[in-house]
Amino acid sequence: MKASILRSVRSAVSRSSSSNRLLTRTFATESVPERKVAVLGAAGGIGQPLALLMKLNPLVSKLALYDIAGTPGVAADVGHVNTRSEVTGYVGEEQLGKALEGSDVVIIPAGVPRKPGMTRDDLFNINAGIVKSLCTAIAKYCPNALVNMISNPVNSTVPIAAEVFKKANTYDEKKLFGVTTLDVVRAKTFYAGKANVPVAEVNVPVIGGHAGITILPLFSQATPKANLTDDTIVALTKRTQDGGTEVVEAKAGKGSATLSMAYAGALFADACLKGLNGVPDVVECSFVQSTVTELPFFASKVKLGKNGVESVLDLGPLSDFEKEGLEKLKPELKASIEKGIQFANAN
Ligand SMILES: NC(=O)C1=CN([C@@H]2O[C@H](COP(=O)(O)OP(=O)(O)OC[C@H]3O[C@@H](n4cnc5c(N)ncnc54)[C@H](O)[C@@H]3O)[C@@H](O)[C@H]2O)C=CC1
Ligand SMILES: O=C([O-])CC(=O)C(=O)O
Repeated sequence: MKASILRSVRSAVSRSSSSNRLLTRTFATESVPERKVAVLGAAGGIGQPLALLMKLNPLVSKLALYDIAGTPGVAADVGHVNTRSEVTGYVGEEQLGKALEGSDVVIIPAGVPRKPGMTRDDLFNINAGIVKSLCTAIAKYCPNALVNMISNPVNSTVPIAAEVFKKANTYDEKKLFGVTTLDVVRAKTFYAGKANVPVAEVNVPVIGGHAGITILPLFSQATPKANLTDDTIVALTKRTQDGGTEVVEAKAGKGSATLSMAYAGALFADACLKGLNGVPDVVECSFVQSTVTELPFFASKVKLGKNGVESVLDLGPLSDFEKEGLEKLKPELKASIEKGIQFANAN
């Protein structure tokens, strides 16, 4: 979003307490499009802070908060924040259609989180069904929305969503995203610490998938450049791959990453909204339908545009260590993708 538009949005937001009509008029004349964002699982550990962060985003005009319980309270709370979007809570399956109708972006953090000792794949049995039913409703009520899938195991839930949309004849590969932004956020934080560079300037692509060794940070492409030893790169890679587990263990049975995930989810949704609004050169890593490897879905840098994915970027040059990591991750990622596809077609 251009700085001038952002400034006028901010000033419009600050005037909004006195008149909502003024706000609407200001946006109409400044041509910041109306955008509806729905969060499914909005009363959860990720859902609540994500709802707040989306309420702070001036690109959002309507915020729909859906969950099986608890959303009236979350919506009443977040709705008092004096920013642009109108917030509505929806609770229970009979209100899901209304929550989804007219959505431009649907963010899905619905489902159970890990406890210590579990892998993300251990969540499959519960979360696969949740994602399937939510995506069936998306196909019915907002088939053109961009879908940001957070629910784990992302390596399987994204293929499940694709199959559900294919069956409903609404599948558009440009509009389905597995949210892997937290891997990038972690890689940036850990790299900045070791390289001793300002974290705000750091960029690190993370490719592959979103579980264990399928998460492959490309520190050879990290900027600003730093002269790190091979041992440091190996340790940084492992810490990024195990970042989720580090949080699960520290929370000791009280769930997995929620706050950093809400931040990452809000960053990715903001990038999607910017792309929809025609902001040029919006690039984020995401797990999408892909031909950059032989696998049907793969996370890599993606350029976002008015229709979602504008292009999936090449991986760029890989170090020998990264090439090895890429070959190692493929069998696991392939199996997780196939598990999702099989589930969607068998149930
Ligand atoms: N992609 C990523 O990088 C990350 C993904 N996750 C995943 O996000 C998911 C959610 O995590 P948390 O928010 O910590 O869990 P949580 O248990 O705190 O919240 C989940 C919410 O989903 C709701 N829910 C359950 N079934 C639903 C349905 N059918 N429709 C709508 N809502 C439903 C629950 O009521 C609950 O409010 C987990 O699967 C977790 O593994 C977590 C962190 C990072
Ligand atoms: O580790 C988990 O279960 C949650 C997650 O995906 C992450 O934090 O990256």
